Amino acid sequence: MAEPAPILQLEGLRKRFGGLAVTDDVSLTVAARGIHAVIGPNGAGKTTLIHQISGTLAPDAGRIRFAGRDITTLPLHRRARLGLARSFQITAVLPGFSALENVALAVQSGAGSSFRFCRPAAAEARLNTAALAALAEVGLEHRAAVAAGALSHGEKRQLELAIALALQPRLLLLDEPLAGAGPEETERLIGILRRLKSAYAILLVEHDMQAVFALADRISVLSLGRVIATGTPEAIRADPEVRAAYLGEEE
Ligand SMILES: Nc1ncnc2c1ncn2[C@@H]1O[C@H](COP(=O)(O)OP(=O)(O)OP(=O)(O)O)[C@@H](O)[C@H]1O
Repeated sequence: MAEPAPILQLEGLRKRFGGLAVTDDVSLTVAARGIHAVIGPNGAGKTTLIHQISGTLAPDAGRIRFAGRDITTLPLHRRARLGLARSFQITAVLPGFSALENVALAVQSGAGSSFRFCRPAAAEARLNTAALAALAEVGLEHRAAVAAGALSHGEKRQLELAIALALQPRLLLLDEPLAGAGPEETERLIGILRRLKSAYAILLVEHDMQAVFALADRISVLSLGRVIATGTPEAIRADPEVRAAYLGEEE
């Protein structure tokens, strides 16, 4: 069977801040399913790269193709509408609203005007059904009625994922989804990401190397703004340049 077309292709992306090349000729191909992790030492340029993909930062040079079209100059909201979702953007969940209401608001914003012709009660039922489905995808449906502010840290991260999923993304950009999670929460979040990766394409920036190597189908290593290696976890673990630039630090 032929491989499905990649969902994201970066070609020669460059971004300088003053004299510093923070993204230096980055080319990457992200498959339509599974987790592609981007790792690298602090300051390697990972977050700057995510900002360029999501549309918060304009690259100085290079192209970004998403779902078969060139989105290099497209503003953030148009990229989101095409199915590019990032979860770290939505850390500001509304604490006084229930988990369900938070996700329903995201469903509504993503649906644009598609609810306009429904009667209010029917529209609300449809919103809630879609929101509950997104909560179920991250194992949080039993907490639907709980105020977002009363959720644990790990549950809030699950809620952020549900909000991103409510937009029916074709690619999820996750910037450190495990940050601040305790060991049990980390295990739970890893289980959720493992389930999600069979249905979605996920670009993951994460410092927890155990999680990255347990989850990723492919890993790209950034060092000083350049991709020094891309491959399977096994290939990356064995790569001498990667070990020297990064993994060696931990040994
Ligand atoms: N707006 C900016 N202006 C100037 N320099 C910046 C700006 N944003 C980032 N940098 C610099 O670019 C480099 C890369 O930063 P970036 O946050 O992308 O790295 P990172 O790999 O995500 O790091 P970390 O793992 O610590 O989050 C750093 O040296 C940083 O100081």
